[in-house]
Amino acid sequence: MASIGGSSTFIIERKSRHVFTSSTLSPTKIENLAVFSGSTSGVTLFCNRGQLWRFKPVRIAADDPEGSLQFTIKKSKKIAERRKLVSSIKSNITDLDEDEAFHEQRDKSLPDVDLTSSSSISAVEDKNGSILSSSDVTSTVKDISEIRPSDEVGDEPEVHLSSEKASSDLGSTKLLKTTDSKAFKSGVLPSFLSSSSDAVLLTSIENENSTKASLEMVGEVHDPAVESTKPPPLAGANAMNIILVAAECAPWSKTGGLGDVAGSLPKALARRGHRVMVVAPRYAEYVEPRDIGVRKKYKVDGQDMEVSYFHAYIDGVDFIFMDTPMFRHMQYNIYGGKREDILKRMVLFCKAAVEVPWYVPCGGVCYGDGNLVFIANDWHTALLPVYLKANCRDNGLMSFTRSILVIHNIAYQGRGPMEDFYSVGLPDHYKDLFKLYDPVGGEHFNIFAAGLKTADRVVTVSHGYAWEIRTLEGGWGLHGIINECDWKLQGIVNGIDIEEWNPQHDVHLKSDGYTNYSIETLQPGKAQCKAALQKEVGLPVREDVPLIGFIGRLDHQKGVDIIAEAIPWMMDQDVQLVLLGTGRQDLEELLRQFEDQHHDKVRGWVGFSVQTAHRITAGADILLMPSRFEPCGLNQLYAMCYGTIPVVHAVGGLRDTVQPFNPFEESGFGWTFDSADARKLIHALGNCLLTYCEYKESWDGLRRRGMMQDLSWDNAAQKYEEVLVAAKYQW
Ligand SMILES: Nc1ncnc2c1ncn2[C@@H]1O[C@H](COP(=O)(O)OP(=O)(O)O[C@H]2O[C@H](CO)[C@@H](O)[C@H](O)[C@H]2O)[C@@H](O)[C@H]1O
Repeated sequence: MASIGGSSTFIIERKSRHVFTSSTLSPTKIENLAVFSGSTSGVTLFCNRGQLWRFKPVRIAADDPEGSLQFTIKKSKKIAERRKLVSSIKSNITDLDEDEAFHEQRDKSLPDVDLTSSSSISAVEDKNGSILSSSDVTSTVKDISEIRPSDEVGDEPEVHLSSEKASSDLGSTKLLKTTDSKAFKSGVLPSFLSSSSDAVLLTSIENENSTKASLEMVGEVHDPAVESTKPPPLAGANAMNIILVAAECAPWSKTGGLGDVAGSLPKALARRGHRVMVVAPRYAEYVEPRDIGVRKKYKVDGQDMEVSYFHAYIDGVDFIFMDTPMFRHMQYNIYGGKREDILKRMVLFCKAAVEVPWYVPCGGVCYGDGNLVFIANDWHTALLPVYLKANCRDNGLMSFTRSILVIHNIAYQGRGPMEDFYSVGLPDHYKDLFKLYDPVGGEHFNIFAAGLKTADRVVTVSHGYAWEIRTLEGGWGLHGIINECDWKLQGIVNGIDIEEWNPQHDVHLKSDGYTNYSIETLQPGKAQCKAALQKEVGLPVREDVPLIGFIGRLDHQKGVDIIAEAIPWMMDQDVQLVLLGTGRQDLEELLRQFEDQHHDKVRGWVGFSVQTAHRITAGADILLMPSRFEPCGLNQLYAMCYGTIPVVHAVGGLRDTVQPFNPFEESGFGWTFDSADARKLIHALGNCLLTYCEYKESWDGLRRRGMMQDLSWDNAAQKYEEVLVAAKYQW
């Protein structure tokens, strides 16, 4: 990190828009700002808050404010000219299809561009100085078929899944537009870790997308005309570097809601102006990410394990996939295997993830560790805050980096015998952090407990759940710790990815008789989807019969056994029922039984199929969610967006998001029942069916109100930002 001293005056430029002299910035401020530095031609570059800064000594007297001002004005003019030039280069990059033409243009343009621009330009150069070409390709990613593990590390007996198997998706595909690219040739150590101040700052860059990302990072892609009207980033001065770390990330890997969140929250944070990265394991050979050539070794249980990194830049987010033999071929069994094995996977994942901002360049530039916050998710990554503290902060490293731990489901905790402590590779004095006693597990090793205590802030995915986990019943043994952490705990209701889950554009509704629809075309659109669903699953095609859907992991949490108790009553009604799920074998068997016994009315689809989930959400009239507990729940949110009425157990996030129907005020979005009990479910569902059959206008109102809500991630992202800011200024 460069120091400031002597009589020199420094110019720091960001986005070529703001020019500061060192006299306006104190050394400490600059220390805090400059998180990554490299030096070329005597000019030092800093990366901070997603921006590349130029930091250059100039020959003017520090005590001559007028001279300094003149210089600044002159410099600003030069910068404006330079920006125009870069903007013209950018439009040329877009316009020119042929590499050759691209090269010609570069040859013409580069000599006039000084470092601020050339740092951008170098973002399209490979090691030999030639510019990399790229062409857009549309790649197809197969749906992931996978399940929860049968053997989560030390879960509570009730939620411990006995035996689950992977089942394949039924041929659904998802299109992801991406950019083909040449891979990074090699990774470089960030120069602040290397001894040479002249370390090469920007090496080869992988693709046009990354190029644009890099150009955006240094603030040079803006058309001046557009720029004057373009509002500043929503995050404003709070813009940060954010790294979300999760064991699954849709669409590449998903067993449930965590995958959805990891795939979509980061995009919303990026839209607010943060520089955002997701780090997830590379369970299979994904199409978009490219090997960036960085290799690192970490010790896990006494053994050296090598990891490498794959990168894709999509929708403003750097997706980093960590590759190591332990993750390979686990896509259908992410949390599977022996307790010791999953523990090793998560130890390696978290140890390495902490250092990603040092070693893994995205768009050519590492994130660095200042102005940085990690978002860890569930017990699988709860070791990350602990490693951040033990391996870094205790040693004077990453002092400005913060960690947030998000609780998606506290029932899974990473429990094991105390001996497991010796597998996580921490100093002995960390042992107590993991020690927990409860009547179920006795004294045991608990990863979630350690993560909750160590994280700077804790978020859970609804207000209702934030309350529930403080109680004996809802805390699953961790309520004591949660109550101690009360001051740093906040509930933020999940959003949904409105590009992925939008009846107007849903790619899964474009074939097999389904259709896209909006609030304007709700009536015919939904009727067509319902008919297509009935046809696809082989039920009688009837418009008048209420079609009830259920989608979810088959375990104790989701209450499929409560549906089983209600089945005799349901089968006495004129209804159809389509269930989709995978998980516990006995519950899968239950689904098959429903179908066998009531073949004219029920279909039980055992398997994991994103496409079928979308189609049920669109084609069903009613979505049933009798979850015993539900931290947030995404399916009810998707349902409301698709004009499908939720009937839910009023618990956790379901209570937060499904306001009960009030026939007198014509308000609300669905039906709720207040305990996980078949009789209560029958009562709520009975009222719902009555409204469906007898009160068409009310039904229509319910559907429309649901569809008109803003359930996007944007609101939630703003709230996350508040938490990140609070963490940043917390010591
Ligand atoms: N068989 C199948 N085929 C295809 N898709 C399937 C499927 N089974 C489930 N899904 C999909 O998986 C997701 C499940 O979302 P939930 O919120 O219900 O998840 P889950 O309980 O796993 O997550 C936890 O984390 C999330 C995110 O925070 C919380 O909302 C939730 O309450 C908490 O339990 C949905 O996208 C759903 O469509």
